[in-house]
Amino acid sequence: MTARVLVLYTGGTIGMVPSEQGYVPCPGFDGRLREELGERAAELPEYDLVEFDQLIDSANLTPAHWTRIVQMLEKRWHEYDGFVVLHGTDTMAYTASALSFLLRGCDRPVIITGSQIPLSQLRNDGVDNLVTALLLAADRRITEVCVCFNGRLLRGNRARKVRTSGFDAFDSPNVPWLGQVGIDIELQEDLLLPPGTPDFLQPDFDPAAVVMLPVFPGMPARLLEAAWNAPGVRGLVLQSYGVGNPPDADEAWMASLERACNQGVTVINISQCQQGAVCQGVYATGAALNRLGVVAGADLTPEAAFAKLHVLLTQHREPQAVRQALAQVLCGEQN
Ligand SMILES: NC(=O)C[C@H](N)C(=O)O
Repeated sequence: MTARVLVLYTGGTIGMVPSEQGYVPCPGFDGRLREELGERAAELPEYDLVEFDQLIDSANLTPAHWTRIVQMLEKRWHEYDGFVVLHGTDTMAYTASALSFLLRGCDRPVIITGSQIPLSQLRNDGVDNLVTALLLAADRRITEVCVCFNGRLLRGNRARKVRTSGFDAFDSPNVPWLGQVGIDIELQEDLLLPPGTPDFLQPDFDPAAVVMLPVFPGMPARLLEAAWNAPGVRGLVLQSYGVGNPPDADEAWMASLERACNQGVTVINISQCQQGAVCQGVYATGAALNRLGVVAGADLTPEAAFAKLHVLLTQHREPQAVRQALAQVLCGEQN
C-alpha cells in the first residue's frame, strides 16, 4: 500500500509570486506544483493539497494560526499517513515549536518546510525541499513534528532560522540533526521520539499573554515594567546573558522583575547565546533569579520557550502550575 500525505499550504515564499511590492502569497499552489513536478509526481507518495483561506507571509503569523493548523490536520488525521506543512521561513521555528506542543501524542510524521526562493522562479530551493518533505512524511519511523530544509531533518522545537538568505537557513544549534539527505536519506533513528496516542490541543490563544524581551546593557527598568505590566500579559520570556545572567546590580530593574513574579507573571529565563544552556547559580547575578522564582529555561530556543509558555498558559491558570509544567521536558524541546 502506498503512503498518502496531506500537504497544507499556509503561505510563505515557496508559493509566492512577484508583485510590484515584492513577493506575495498566491492561492492555487496545487496546480502550480503539479505543473512543476510533471511526471515526477508519479514517483512521489500520493498527496492531496489544501491551503489556508487567507495565505500569509509568515511575518504576519499569530498564535491563532497555530490552532488553525492543528484544526486542519486533526480533521484529516486518520485519512493520511503523514503531513507536510508549507510555511514561511521567517516564523517557521515558532510554528514548528508550537505544533510540537499542540499535537500531543503525535503518531505520524509532520514535516514543516518552505523555501528561500519561490517555486515560481527558475532557480529555487522549493522543489527540493518539498520533494524531500513528501518522502519523509511517508516514513512511518518519524512520529513527531520536524523541520526539513536543505537536506536537514531537524526536531521542530529545536530548529532555528540561522541565515537570512542561504539555502541552509535552518539548524538546531543545541542538538544533532535527526536526519540528513544526500544520495540516501539517513535517519538518526535512536534520536527520534517514540509514537504516542493523539490527544491534540486546540486552544483559544490570547496573543497578548506572552512577551519576550532581550536584556541589553543599560536597559531601563521602566521598559521591563512596561513589558510585563501590559494588559493581558501572564508570561515573560527573558533573554539574558550567557548562562542566564541579568543586570542584578540595577536595583530598580530587579525590583520590577520581582514584582512581575509576585503578581503572577510566569518568567522563563533563556540565554542570548546560540548554543548552550542556562544555569542560574553559576554567577551571583544569575542566582538572584532563583530567589524570585524565575524558571531556568535550560537550552530552549527562544522560539520554543515562547511557544511552550503560550501553550502552557492556555492549560493552567495558576502561575505555580505553569512554572512546574515549564520545567518538564514535554517532547524533546530541552535537555
Ligand atoms: N522565505 C520565506 O518564506 C520568507 C517569508 N517572508 C515568509 O516567512 O513567509
